[in-house]
Amino acid sequence: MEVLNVNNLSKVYRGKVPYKALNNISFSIEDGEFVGIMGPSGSGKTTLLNMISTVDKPTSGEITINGKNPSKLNGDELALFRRRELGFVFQDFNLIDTLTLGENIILPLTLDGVDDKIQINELKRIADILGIEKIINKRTFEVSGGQSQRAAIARAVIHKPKLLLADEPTGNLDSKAAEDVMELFQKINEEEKVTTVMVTHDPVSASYCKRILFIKDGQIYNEIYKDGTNRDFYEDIIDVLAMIGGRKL
Ligand SMILES: Nc1ncnc2c1ncn2[C@@H]1O[C@H](COP(=O)(O)OP(=O)(O)OP(=O)(O)O)[C@@H](O)[C@H]1O
Repeated sequence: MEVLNVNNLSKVYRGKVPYKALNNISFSIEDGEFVGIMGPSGSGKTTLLNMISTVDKPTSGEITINGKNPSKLNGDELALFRRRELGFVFQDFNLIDTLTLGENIILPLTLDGVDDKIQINELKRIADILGIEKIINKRTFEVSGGQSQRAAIARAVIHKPKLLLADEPTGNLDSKAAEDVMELFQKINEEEKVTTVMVTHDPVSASYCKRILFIKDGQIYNEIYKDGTNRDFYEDIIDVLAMIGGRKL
């Protein structure tokens, strides 16, 4: 089944000089996929993620998530849709410093009025899966970046979203912490079957995905599927990045 469909999507930023950041992009993502989005700086990756995450609206074309077109929902419906069907992981974790990690993790359930006992059970379940039982009573300043990102992943998936969206989730981590975090994304994808779309500049992080879409100048430049080890996929990714060129990758 298709979880995400992007059909002829274009985005023009209005300004003194209008800028077409996305130019007729089409692709779809099936249930259970783990897709990376890569491309040179300024190629339109964040713009695409903002359209998918319903933060911003397309200029033309359509996006459907789980069969629904978010741009047809009104404000309240959209808020519910985002809270129930989507999960977000950001580069800078976006955790609330005054809450414990556990309180941060259950926030989506608290906001949704879920019964306290269920919240506690779900927190135990997800903390166990992600191996963060020992830190759920700590606050952000007491843990490392990698541990914060683990908690942010737990928060993003505790409500079992249809689609998990991640924007440079390893961008603020050293390479060891980045690999640990990517192993968790892989685990969540494989064991919890969470469909995941991740924007990244980092070819090592990208090698954990099953498919990579490469974007250049607002258009799909290429796509590759993993058909071997992460190491083999890493080599394939490097090859495409070398062909794309462009500014900073
Ligand atoms: N709000 C905006 N108004 C005008 N132009 C914008 C706006 N947001 C982005 N752009 C332009 O659209 C293009 C695509 O930007 P976008 O942020 O999607 O690229 P990106 O691939 O995510 O880049 P990076 O890897 O550097 O984050 C860029 O040329 C950018 O300058």
